[in-house]
Amino acid sequence: MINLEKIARHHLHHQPFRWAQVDGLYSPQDAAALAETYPCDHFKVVKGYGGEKDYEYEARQLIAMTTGQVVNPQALSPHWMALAQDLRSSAYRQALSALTGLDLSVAPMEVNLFHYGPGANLGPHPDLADKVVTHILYFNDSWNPARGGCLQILGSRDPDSVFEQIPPVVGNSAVLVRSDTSWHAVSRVVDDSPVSRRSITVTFYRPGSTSSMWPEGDDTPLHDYSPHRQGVTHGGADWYA
Ligand SMILES: O=C(O)CCC(=O)C(=O)O
Ligand SMILES: [Fe+2]
Repeated sequence: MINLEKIARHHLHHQPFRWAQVDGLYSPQDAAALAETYPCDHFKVVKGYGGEKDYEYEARQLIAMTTGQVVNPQALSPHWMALAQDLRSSAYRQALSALTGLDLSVAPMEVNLFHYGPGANLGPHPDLADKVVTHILYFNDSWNPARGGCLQILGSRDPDSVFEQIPPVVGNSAVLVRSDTSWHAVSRVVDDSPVSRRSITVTFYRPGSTSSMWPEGDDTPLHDYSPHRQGVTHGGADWYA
């Protein structure tokens, strides 16, 4: 499903921190099927205000950090199952290791899916210190950057220090190597956006880390994603940074 060769051979930028934009990850047929069957099951609202970051979006587990297994596979299309199996493979870890120069072969990892509805955003943050590398993959069949919802590579914590903008279009992806200066943000999705901004994040952690997004014993009820849903069920608070 994923063109791993393309990831492994891609150039890594070193300014303003270590990152890459890798596009063309799938064949046109696979890209269309992934966009068409993007999951809408088993989501929770994650919402927060103030502090270092603002955020508001809906999240679903795809691969659990504790077990390494695909979560709720019965609800996934064959294309999404194939993508999940690729992400669980050692070949995928090898490709990202080649790109970043970091050994990710045994790093704890989790994969989560996100819908960013109208008004959703993510303020400037460098990512929590227990993260090593994040690979963010996008799934909108088309996207007008004027509608917000772009990943912004920032030169500093200043939201105006935009170095590069990455639109959330299927096949496109971003690799971020976490450091104290790996500042990035997601611009606010416009209020009248007719579609959600769709992404997954693959996160590799330092040894011994736990998932702050899906803490042990979290019993937040899950629901199907609806673009018109008001945030009634709020998940954990300060799990990212
Ligand atoms: O969705 C994106 O483009 C970025 C997400 C992100 O920065 C994060 O989840 O920490
Ligand atoms: Fe982040």
